Amino acid sequence: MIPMMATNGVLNESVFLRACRGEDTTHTPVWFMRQAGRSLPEYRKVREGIPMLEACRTPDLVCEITLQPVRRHHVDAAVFFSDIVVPLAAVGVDVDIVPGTGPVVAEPIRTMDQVERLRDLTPEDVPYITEAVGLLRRELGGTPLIGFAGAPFTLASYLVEGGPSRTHVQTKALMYGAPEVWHALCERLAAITSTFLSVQIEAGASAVQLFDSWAGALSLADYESFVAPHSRRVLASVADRGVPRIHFGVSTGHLLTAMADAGADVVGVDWRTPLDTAAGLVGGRPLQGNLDPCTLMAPDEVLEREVRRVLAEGAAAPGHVFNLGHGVLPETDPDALTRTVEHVHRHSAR
Ligand SMILES: Cc1c2[nH]c(c1CCC(=O)O)Cc1[nH]c(c(CCC(=O)O)c1C)Cc1[nH]c(c(CCC(=O)O)c1C)Cc1[nH]c(c(C)c1CCC(=O)O)C2
Repeated sequence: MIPMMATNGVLNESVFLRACRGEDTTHTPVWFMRQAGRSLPEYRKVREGIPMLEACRTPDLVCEITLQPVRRHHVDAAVFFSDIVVPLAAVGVDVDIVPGTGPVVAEPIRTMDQVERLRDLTPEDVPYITEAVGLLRRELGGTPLIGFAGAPFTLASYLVEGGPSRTHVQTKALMYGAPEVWHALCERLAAITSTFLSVQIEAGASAVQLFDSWAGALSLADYESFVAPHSRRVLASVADRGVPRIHFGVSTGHLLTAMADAGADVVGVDWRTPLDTAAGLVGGRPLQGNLDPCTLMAPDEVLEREVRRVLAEGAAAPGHVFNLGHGVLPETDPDALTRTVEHVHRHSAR
């Protein structure tokens, strides 16, 4: 009992959680979206011959892969190794993650009949998540674990399109052409997502990130009417759990105020919007971001200069969690990530 409480105290005072609450920190915390994954040779080695979704259902493997970037780069937070489609597969959607492509859904969902067959997620559907988070909580000590889920729009885009899409044309066609089907689908997805986040928090996640990666494809008006109510439901469902809620999307410069208003504690920003501009749009909330992932391919002096620029712009917010503007690209040299952590820690030391 006492060691557990001591650990919780240490965790609660971690630089990552302090920054998420907008409190002073000794340095700016840093982690990377997709820090666990293909940029690491030790990841490719343990994943060899194991399909992605099977890996996500194997707690020992999830634990090892989640820990790899923490050991190697000394990041200030771990992000749970899983995928946004894991809860969909858990409720029986025929979905696979195809290497080099992404999630592929066998039967795209476009009718009310299909929506009504999408059942709710219960914690009993994902015992491997509870087990993996529990293992990680013991291994991570004072390092916070970030749980996550896909937001209703981003999940719906895979379900409606049947796979990744550049234009989201089928998704928008459903939204405009059959709004009652669209809203019914998003309501079910919001319920699934809320349960998926709750399971991770219950098992010991210290923060959660809601990924609405593709929301930037929408106008502000469409985001407000077709998407925000559903994301708001998800974020509200975990509001009283005492963990910061990070809300992130790509190309969302025009949506940052709406995404903050949907119920975020911290707003994730991609590299297109400078953090000092973003700070003025999110109602005094802490920010996360936003180094262009391609900067990791640049010479070290350019990388260091860009890190300093992002830190300077991030100082405009009451709290700053350093991250990339989107996930680590698979071709990234892992040493560039380690150097980025060093640059962030050195240049933000107070
Ligand atoms: C849109 C989205 C997906 N998955 C996710 C999102 C939202 C974040 C974002 O915007 O990138 C979320 C995700 N997926 C994965 C994580 C793990 C945690 C992390 O390190 O950030 C997270 C947070 C592992 C993964 N998810 C996936 C991999 C690659 C699987 C492999 O190793 O083959 C990993 C490590 C597969 C995946 N899954 C998805 C895509 C587009 C892909 C890439 C397909 C490919 O290019 O091969 C859907």
